[in-house]
Amino acid sequence: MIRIGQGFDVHQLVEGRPCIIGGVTIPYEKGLLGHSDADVLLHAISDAILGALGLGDIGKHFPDTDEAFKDADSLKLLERVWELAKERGYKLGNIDSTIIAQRPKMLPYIPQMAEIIAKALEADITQVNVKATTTEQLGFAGRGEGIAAQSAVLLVKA
Ligand SMILES: Nc1ccn([C@@H]2O[C@H](COP(=O)(O)O)[C@@H](O)[C@H]2O)c(=O)n1
Ligand SMILES: C[C@@]1(CO)OP(=O)(O)OP(=O)(O)OC[C@H]1O
Repeated sequence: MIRIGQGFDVHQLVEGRPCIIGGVTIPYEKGLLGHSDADVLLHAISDAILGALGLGDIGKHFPDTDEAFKDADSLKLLERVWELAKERGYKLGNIDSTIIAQRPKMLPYIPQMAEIIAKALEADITQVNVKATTTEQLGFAGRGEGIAAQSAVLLVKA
């Protein structure tokens, strides 16, 4: 059995916050605003996995009204989502994601992101692809007001 899921998330870029994307803290003048650490890529991946499982989204599992998730480490949330997949007998087929950001430049950090994601999903690095694109200065991402991420995931049950 195979199941497909997709996820999309956006967080605002503001001063005074760390810029954590794909579990990597990227040196940048601004960071992502959220109830958690606002790791937009890990949120999109978590949503894609939950979607494949037919289990809703991260807001349902980890409400932003719950103090327990204030400044939460999104890698820990992804690990909890992955437990739900494992409990149901799924392994990762592959995952493909895109970060949509005018700046900062993601390319130097992508290998480390892929390594972190593969480890959390108990998969090989070859099963995880992360890409980045600008929006050619168009829209909220292009103006540097926020960063978006989207992800597609395939889960496989033997
Ligand atoms: N924040 C970003 C955006 C893009 N990249 C890399 O640059 C390439 C060209 O981007 P375009 O939007 O002009 O297509 C893209 O393919 C990425 O490799 C990046 O590292 N960080
Ligand atoms: C992760 C959670 C929970 O801390 O909060 P945020 O960091 O605000 O992220 P978002 O993608 O808006 O929604 C999921 C949330 O419930």
